[in-house]
Amino acid sequence: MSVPPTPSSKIARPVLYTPKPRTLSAAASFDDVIRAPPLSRSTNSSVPPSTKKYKAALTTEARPRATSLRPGTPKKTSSSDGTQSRPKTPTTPKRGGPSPAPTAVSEMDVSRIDPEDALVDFETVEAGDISVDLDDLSLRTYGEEDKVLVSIRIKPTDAPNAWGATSTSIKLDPQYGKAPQEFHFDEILTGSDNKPVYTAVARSHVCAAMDGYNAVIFAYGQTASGKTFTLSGDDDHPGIIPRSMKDIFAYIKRTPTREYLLRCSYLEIYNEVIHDLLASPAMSTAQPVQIHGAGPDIVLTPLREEVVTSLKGFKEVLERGEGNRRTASTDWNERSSRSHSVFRVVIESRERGARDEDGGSGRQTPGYRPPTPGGARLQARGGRSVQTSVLSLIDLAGSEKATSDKERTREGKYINTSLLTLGTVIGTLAENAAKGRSDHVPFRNSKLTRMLQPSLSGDARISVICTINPSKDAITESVSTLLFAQRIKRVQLHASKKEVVDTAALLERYRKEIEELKRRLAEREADAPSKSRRLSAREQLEESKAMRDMSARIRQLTKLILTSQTVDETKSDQSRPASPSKVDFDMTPYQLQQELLAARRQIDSQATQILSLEEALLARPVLPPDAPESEKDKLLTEQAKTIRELEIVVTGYENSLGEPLRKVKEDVEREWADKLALEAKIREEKEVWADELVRQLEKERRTRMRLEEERQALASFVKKFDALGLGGLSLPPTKLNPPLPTPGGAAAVFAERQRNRLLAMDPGMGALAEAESPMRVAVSAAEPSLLDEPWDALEDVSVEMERTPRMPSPLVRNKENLPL
Ligand SMILES: Nc1ncnc2c1ncn2[C@@H]1O[C@H](COP(=O)(O)OP(=O)(O)OP(=O)(O)O)[C@@H](O)[C@H]1O
Repeated sequence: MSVPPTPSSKIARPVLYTPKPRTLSAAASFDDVIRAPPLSRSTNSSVPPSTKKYKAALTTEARPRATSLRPGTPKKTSSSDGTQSRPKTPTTPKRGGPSPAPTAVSEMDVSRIDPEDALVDFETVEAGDISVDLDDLSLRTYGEEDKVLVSIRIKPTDAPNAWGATSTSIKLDPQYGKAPQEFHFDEILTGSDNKPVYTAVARSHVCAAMDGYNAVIFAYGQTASGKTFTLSGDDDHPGIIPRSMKDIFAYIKRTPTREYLLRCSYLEIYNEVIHDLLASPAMSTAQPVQIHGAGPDIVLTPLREEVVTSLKGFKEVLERGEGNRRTASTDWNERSSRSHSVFRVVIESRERGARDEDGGSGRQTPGYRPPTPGGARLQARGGRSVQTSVLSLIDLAGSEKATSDKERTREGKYINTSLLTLGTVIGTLAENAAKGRSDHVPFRNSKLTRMLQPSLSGDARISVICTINPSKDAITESVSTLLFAQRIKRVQLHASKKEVVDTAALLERYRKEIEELKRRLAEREADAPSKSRRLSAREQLEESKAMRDMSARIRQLTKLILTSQTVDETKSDQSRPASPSKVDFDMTPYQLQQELLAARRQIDSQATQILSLEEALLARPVLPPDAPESEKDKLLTEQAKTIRELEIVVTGYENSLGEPLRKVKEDVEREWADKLALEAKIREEKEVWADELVRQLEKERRTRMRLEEERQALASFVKKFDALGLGGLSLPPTKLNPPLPTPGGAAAVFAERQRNRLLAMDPGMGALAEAESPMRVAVSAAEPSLLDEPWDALEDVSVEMERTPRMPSPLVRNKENLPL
């Protein structure tokens, strides 16, 4: 099985790995493993250590090192009334500080071994490593759904249960308030048994991962609701992770046609920094894991990967990682996960058979091979492709309320923020899926979502288990969890298998097949004349059909070879035209004729194809809504570049034109500001004056109306008075008894009185008034009295009168020159 190392491999491989033959006796039975101490995490010193140890013998993965005692799962302290007492909050175990976890470097680090030596197949899987109940149903059902599998797990509680549930629905008991609605999910699970939980929510996804699909299983929920219990479990109830490992080996055992390379990594996201839980704490702190790449091609480096070949190997890796995890006692959970943890298994597989062809290990390039980050370690060979998939098992940190502890508060802030981002990302994905939109999804807002981007974008089969605490004190948190679960259910998936093909080997295989077919065809053609005499008409038809099929297959293979050559040549030299078709002159005329016909048909169909492609190209949107993330990222990068260029242009414009123009504008504005103010002031004054004018006119109109009424009353009175001939009476005037009109009428009396007043002021004025007054009064029949004239015919002098009250009124005099 082992191949002598070449000189180059000696240089490249610092630590030579020599696989040890494994015997059944050395294997750990599943019970041994399951009964082993829990996948314990760093805990506070108050937790009593477990005395249990693994009974399993060391496998190749188990390094010779001192096995430290692992603490067991602490039990909650309960008070006499059954309520959980809140233990004092200890500090988070510091990385690099004393840790019970072993930190020795594993020899199974994938960068140190030759993957060809660590292949697992149905022959090498040990009986104790497999689950017995992996059935055909689990193997078949995983591929049928393009939706996220969403399940709810209700933690058992002694307190009154606020929720009523069936196997697929859950509803808040009306006596505890009004929940938004009844929620429906794929599975609602209760109780403490982890086996049915695994079967319902995880098994099909583990099988999908083994068959080449990326698969993600994650637990989401409020703190202390049972996420870690569901994923890791405890001594008596092994969780999804240990059970998955058993199914992986069971799957391999059931698949004799393939061989597998299994490698795991384990990381945590703590306060938005990614730590490699398999590296030494010092190394992990000094060199946090970085996320590289975009869209579906995300690579995490530096991230240690360990190759495993047995269940014991998995357990060892898990144990080491768990030992480095950050947990702490909080107000709600004695051993709360303070980080999101991701356990990843990369599964590479290819068809078996390489050993036979290569006469041994199947190794093409023995020894160490520099790995492509994130790429396959196995080599495709002999035309067989390598399938690579990743199974990610994620234990999210629990969302939580504020706590009194400062350190916990800081952690809680990061935890809640990243969970919020996860919720937003899932909400947007669900909206996009529901409404056929392609809105921007903020994957980059947290490490967790960035890392999950390829999976959440639909690249993986996803199963989410949301854990809730059914107590009435946690209704708000439970509703929030259920709403999250409901959103993620709407996310659309379109996972597909990914394969790496060894093109050269494939072409070689095609060539061999063509040779073989040609040989058989030639034999049949040579026999044809003699055969046709012996065979019945029907047999002749069948014979001819078989020969046609052979020719068709030869054509198909030739086309495949030509296509791949064309692709290769195009790749190596973009400007070179495609290689012309090669004609094999060893062919019989019949075959050549067939080839010619096929070639014509191909040319016709290609012409049609070119036309339709050209049309599609013209009609194509800039970026289709279902474009892969890589395309979107590419477009974003291009647009960012364009924006940068535009910014440069804008800056140049700003410097050379924008600034001077702005200065001119400011000067002009300043100059015109005073003028504008003055104009505005004048306009304002005019408006005030106009208002005043309107007011005065109105006043004058009212005065004139009153005067007109008085005038008319006076005129009728005077007429009546004159008609009575009472003007001659001379009674002493009083207010009640006004002076009677003198001979000549009241007008004469009035003129007399006016004259007397002027004379009293200035003796000369009486004559002047009589001589120069412009007043004209008409009292004769031909010249009607002013009192008889219609008011409208008079000139409007009211404003003038108002403004210059001291000016003499424009009175009109009669013939006697008496003012009225
Ligand atoms: N279904 C269950 N049956 C029995 N015990 C359970 C169940 N779910 C949880 N528990 C117990 O409840 C406690 C808290 O569970 P766990 O640590 O799994 O919560 P968590 O959601 O992971 O919390 P955190 O987010 O704080 O890490 C543990 O002691 C666990 O054993």
